[in-house]
Amino acid sequence: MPKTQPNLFAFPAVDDVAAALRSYILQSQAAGITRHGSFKVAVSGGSLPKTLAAALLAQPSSERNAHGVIDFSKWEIFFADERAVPLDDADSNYALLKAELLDKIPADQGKPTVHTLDAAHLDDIQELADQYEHTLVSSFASRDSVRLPIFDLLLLGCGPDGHTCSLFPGHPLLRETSAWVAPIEDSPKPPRRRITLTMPVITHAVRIAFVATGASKKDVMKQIFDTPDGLPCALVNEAAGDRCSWFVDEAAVEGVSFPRRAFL
Ligand SMILES: O=C1O[C@H](COP(=O)(O)O)[C@@H](O)[C@H](O)[C@H]1O
Repeated sequence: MPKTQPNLFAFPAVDDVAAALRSYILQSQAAGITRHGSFKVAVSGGSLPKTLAAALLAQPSSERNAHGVIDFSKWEIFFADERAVPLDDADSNYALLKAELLDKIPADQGKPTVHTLDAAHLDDIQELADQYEHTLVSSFASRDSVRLPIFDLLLLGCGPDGHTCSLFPGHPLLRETSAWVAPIEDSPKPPRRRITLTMPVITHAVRIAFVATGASKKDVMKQIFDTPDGLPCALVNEAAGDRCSWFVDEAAVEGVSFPRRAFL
């Protein structure tokens, strides 16, 4: 079977990116709830939570989409990566998501279940990763019965160096094949101590949505799409093919030759 290509959806402005992302999330939510009664999603930190909040909080409660409305009561939110810091630290991806989105969810949209890291293990990064892996095991079934957890949707960012989650270019963690969640103690981007979903978990998700906006991303986008050379985001594209969709603004893909798809 020929390999499929990722979907590159480009929009004039960030507001348009958010509107399309909302529609894509609604489709993914409906598919997850049909499959197993809940919506299991993992989210990144960085610039993503802001765009995600614009996508999800803009929904008027009266809106009806072909795929229903956002129902956070069915959501299980995990972190695609997290920094080994207290949950109220300025560097915490959870703290960021809480400030941008979780604290602003209107009561009539339901309350998500949010799986944070276990802050009791901040001193032991391996234990922190193992505990988070146990959290996945409890939600997705035991490691004996499933080889890998299958997220309904991953909402990922792309760093200007092509990293995603806390998987950095050229880092040995890119070759991890056994753990679901791995520790990293030498992240090139501070803070150095983090935990991250591993590549096999990422590439087994039902759907993967990258969100990249702004001109600061255009050089790396050219590399990822036009001259793929092993950057972490390009590896996800290669392994996931058309299960992988990119929601970007025009500024982020200026000069990129890879063909855009129309978002329907
Ligand atoms: O350190 C991180 O960076 C990436 C990319 O962030 P962005 O601000 O360039 O969008 C993010 O996806 C990841 O979750 C975070 O820990």
